[in-house]
Order: sequence, then structure tokens, then C-alpha cells
Amino acid sequence: MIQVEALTRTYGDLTAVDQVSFEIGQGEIVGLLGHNGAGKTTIMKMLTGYLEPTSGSIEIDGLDIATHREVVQSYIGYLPENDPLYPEMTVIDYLDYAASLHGVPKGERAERIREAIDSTELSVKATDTIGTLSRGYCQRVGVAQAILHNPRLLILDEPTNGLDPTQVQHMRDLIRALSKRATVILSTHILQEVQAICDRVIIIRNGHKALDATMDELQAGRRLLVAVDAGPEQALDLFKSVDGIQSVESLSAWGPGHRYALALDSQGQLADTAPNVAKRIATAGWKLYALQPERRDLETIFGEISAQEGR
Ligand SMILES: Nc1ncnc2c1ncn2[C@@H]1O[C@H](COP(=O)(O)OP(=O)(O)OP(=O)(O)O)[C@@H](O)[C@H]1O
Repeated sequence: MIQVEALTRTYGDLTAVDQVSFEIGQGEIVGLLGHNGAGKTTIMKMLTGYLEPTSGSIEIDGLDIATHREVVQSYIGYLPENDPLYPEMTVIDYLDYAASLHGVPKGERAERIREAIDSTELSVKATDTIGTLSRGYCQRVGVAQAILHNPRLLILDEPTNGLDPTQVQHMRDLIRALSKRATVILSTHILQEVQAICDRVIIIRNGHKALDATMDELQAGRRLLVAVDAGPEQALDLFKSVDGIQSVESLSAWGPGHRYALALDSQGQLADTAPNVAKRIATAGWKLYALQPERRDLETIFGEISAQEGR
């Protein structure tokens, strides 16, 4: 659905986005993850056609945004980082105004506004003045304006920024529900956010793409964690001799027994290797306390990327 090729944007001497390329398929929920100032907002503004790239290209559904900006914008819903709401307007009046900006025909507006209010669970606040709403409700109004025209692509810049934990949960549920009918790209600097909502993450670091992976690829490590009652003098040799295991590391004690991390070799598959390890432990007559694939969290991965880049 989206093809981004060597996207670059400079502000004077600063290269805020540098040769970033990626593709996003229909129906995916993709997180753009990066620290403050990494370049996420700049990428999102270019994706929505509000900012021109210095170089590179963006195609959405086969249309180049540089030459088909208005058509492409008609099927994008955008929640900017600081959504400019009008505090003196009521929710419903603001959505009516936003619908007119989105070009929703007059005859369809009431229905579309009702649907957007239902989806974002705003009906209790529909006649309230925006200035009196909590931050969480304001964010929902922002999302409601973004979905009024039934966009196929939703671009949400820091959608949970500044929300309390309950509001964050509501927003996550809302994004998941919206992803059933639209492709979603969201930006965040919160690792847990991506873990909670996204299928895939693109990590942006100093304007560069540092990583692009599905959550499964990212989290499933290539190591098995084992806890047994045998000490390293026996265990290291035995584990090393199992097919598919490349190396074995003795870990500090945690829970019962001795713990080891078994790194798979390039041929080793978790599904084949884990039962082989269990069999060998049983044959040796050791007690097996735990045997599980190692899951890496995003914090660890972020740390690994920083280490690779020498920061
Ligand atoms: N209009 C502008 N003029 C000059 N520099 C800018 C402009 N907009 C952004 N920048 C700079 O470009 C870099 C990337 O900014 P951007 O807002 O895209 O990052 P971000 O990842 O969205 O950060 P945040 O999470 O803080 O919003 C930053 O160094 C920022 O200061």
C-alpha cells in the first residue's frame, strides 16, 4: 500500500530524515519508534503530503504523492502530534467543520459524524465544548476527525502522548478496532506502545532507519533458556553436543537449579532443538526445571542497536 524510497528531508543544515525506505502492506499496524527528535514527525508529515521531501519518493496505492497529493490525501486520516482543536467549539460542531474540510458531502455528514463519534466513544461528550474536555477525550476528538472520511490509511502521531494509563488503554483498544478497516502507522517514543499495538516496528534513529522487523521476528531470540540440576562441569559439554546448538553460556543462578542459554546454530530450529534438549536431559537423569525460548524485549533491542552504532 505504501512505498517509501530514499526519503530525505533537510531543514537548513540539519538532515532530519536521511535516505529512509520502507514498504507497508494493506491492513498492517506499523510503529515508527524513535527518541525525541529522531525524525518521526517529519516522516509522517511527508507521508500525509503536508511537507515536501527534499529528495526521495512516496507512493500510496501506486500514486506518487508529489503528483497526486489531493487524491492521496483524500484517503488518509491524520492525527497530528499537537492536533489543533478549537477550544470554543462543541465536539459535534468541530467534527462538522472537519468533515467539510475533508470534503464529505453535506448529505452524508450527519451519518459520518455519528459513526466517528460511536467509534471513538464520544457520544457522552458530543455537545460539550472542546476546551472543557480532558486530554484523553481531546485525543479521541482528534482521532474522530481523522476517520470522518473513512480513510484507508490512518497516520497517528504520538496518539497516546500525555494520556493517563486508563486513557492509554482506551486509545490502544480504539486503534486496534480502527485497524480492522484501515492500515495504521503510528509514531511513538514509548517501547511498550509498539509492543502493545503493532505488528511491525520501524526504528528511526537520528533520521536513519535503524531496524525494520515484525514483532515476532524482533522478540523471538535465537536462544533456548534451560534450568536443570546439573552444574556446568557436566551440562556445558552435554548441551554443546545436541544437534542445532552452537554455543552454551552458563547464566547466574535464578530460581531452582543451574541456568544456561543455548544459542542455536544457523540450521537450528527452536521447534526441533527444544525436544532434543529435553530428551538428552531426561536420558542423563537430570531434573528439568525450565526450558523456553528467550524473548527479547524492545528495550534490549534498542540497547543492541545503540551498541552496534557505538552510542
Ligand atoms: N520546522 C523545522 N525547522 C527546523 N528543524 C526542525 C523542524 N521540524 C523539525 N526539526 C528538527 O528535525 C529533527 C527531527 O524532528 P521531528 O519532529 O521529525 O522528530 P520526532 O522524532 O518526531 O521527535 P518528537 O518525538 O520530539 O516529536 C529534530 O532535530 C527537530 O529539531
